[in-house]
Amino acid sequence: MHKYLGIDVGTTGLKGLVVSEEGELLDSYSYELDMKVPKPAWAEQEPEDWWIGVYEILKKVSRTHQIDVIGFSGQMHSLVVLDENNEPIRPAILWCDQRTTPQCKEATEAFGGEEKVISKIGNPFLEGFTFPKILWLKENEKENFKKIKKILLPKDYVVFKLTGTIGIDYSDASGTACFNVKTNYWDEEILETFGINMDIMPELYPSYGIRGEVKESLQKELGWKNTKVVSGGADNASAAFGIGISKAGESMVSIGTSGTVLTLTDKKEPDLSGKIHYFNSVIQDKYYYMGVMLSAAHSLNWVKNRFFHSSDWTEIEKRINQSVPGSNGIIFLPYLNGERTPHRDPNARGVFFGISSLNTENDILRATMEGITFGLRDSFELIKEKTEIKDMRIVGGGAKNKSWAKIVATNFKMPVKMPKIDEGGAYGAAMLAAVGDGQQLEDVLKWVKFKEIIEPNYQDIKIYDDYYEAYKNLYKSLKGNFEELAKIQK
Ligand SMILES: Nc1ncnc2c1ncn2[C@@H]1O[C@H](COP(=O)(O)OP(=O)(O)O)[C@@H](O)[C@H]1O
Ligand SMILES: O=C(CO)[C@@H](O)[C@H](O)COP(=O)(O)O
Repeated sequence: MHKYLGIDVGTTGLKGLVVSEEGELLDSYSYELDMKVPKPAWAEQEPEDWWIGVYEILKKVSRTHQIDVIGFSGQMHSLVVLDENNEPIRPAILWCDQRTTPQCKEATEAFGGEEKVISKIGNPFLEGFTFPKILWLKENEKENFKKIKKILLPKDYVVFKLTGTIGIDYSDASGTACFNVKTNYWDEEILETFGINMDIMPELYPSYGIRGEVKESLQKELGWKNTKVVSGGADNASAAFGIGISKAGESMVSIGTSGTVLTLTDKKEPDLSGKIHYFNSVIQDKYYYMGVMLSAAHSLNWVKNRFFHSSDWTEIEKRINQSVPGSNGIIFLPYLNGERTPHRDPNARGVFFGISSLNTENDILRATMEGITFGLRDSFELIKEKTEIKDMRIVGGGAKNKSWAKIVATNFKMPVKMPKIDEGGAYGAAMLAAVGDGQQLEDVLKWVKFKEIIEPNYQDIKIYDDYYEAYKNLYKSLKGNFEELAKIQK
């Protein structure tokens, strides 16, 4: 029996899954990672730490399993810079790092405005994306910039350490903000306009294309034979593939630390308003629209840890059911660390609005979940304007709470399906490995099964519609106040 290893190179940790050639989950491994915050709003990690963690996982896996193909999924957008000896020049600058606001502004202006940028690269220049980080290095770390021979994304660095080959797959390339969505190649004009040498961009590969064998010395050490590696994909694209999303209209809502809503599409048509992202999927000629909330389950954790630290998740679910839809008048804005979709506002902050002396702590808790759901609904509504949403699959830690999944289904006014295996990008990465091993894409997609379908609560639709309108209006009213607060805090 062939076995596959799917590894997700996440921000808070690594996850490794050993999967049989029929898709059965055989074993699971994890490794925690630290994130450095050298200055407020900065976020960095040492590429070597990802490699140390992956190496640890490989050693543990090898005690029980011979692996035939390894696949990767990885945090998107984070920049790794290599020198002429293929050594990292400095720590990686991560997707959640916000230092590049001036570079994004300058680049958008120099390039003739946001619409032109979006029509080429599918997205605006956003703080989190890779290209503005290269520009930041050019302006702020001139010596480091001069040393750059290649740039990579996190999972690609690990693939390099494993195989010695340098490259990137299309799904991660499309998140760099210098990849042209029309030509499916690096955008020469953008690179040239900003004086970035095309040679530093890695070669492009399909996500399930074999990139090479694990280095001989390492295979020997692990006791493996003929272990191959595929390029892998961006974490969101891999996670979607891992729950069987392969046709236009199939969609995912993920309630993890951050929150995402994405829908697969055949359209070569980015969102020119720049509110939702447009990236290549791990499947050739398929793309996806995606909205990203920065603090989804993170907001709930904040409330739980500060005010309900003695409650476990079962009690949290009980408590929200002791309140009512609409949380007896409380609205929560889940913008603890600013927001990406739909506002693109780093100054936005969390708000509990409408508290009266009749409210209980359970109303606060329910309002938190409802506010996060409204944030996801913002992305859902924007995607619906671009394309048809045919089905919805729900994943992430928050989806373990069925009452919350019901609130999501009611707000989206459609059933949400719970996959049997909900392991994020790592399972999708193992599926990519299986395709790289020669299995048919359609057969691998059949691995995905669902354990439950949650229907909307039709009687609550009207009340959620009303509160959702109030939620949207609240941000509009407070936008100026958030700016004022940010100025005072500076
Ligand atoms: N039963 C639950 N009910 C609500 N939220 C939960 C529950 N279990 C976990 N969570 C939330 O999900 C989060 C983890 O989400 P997950 O998708 O596993 O990870 P991450 O996005 O951090 O990689 C936890 O931090 C917690 O806030
Ligand atoms: O920036 C994005 C997508 O645009 C994030 O979704 C990162 O890709 C998240 O990485 P993890 O939190 O899963 O490590």
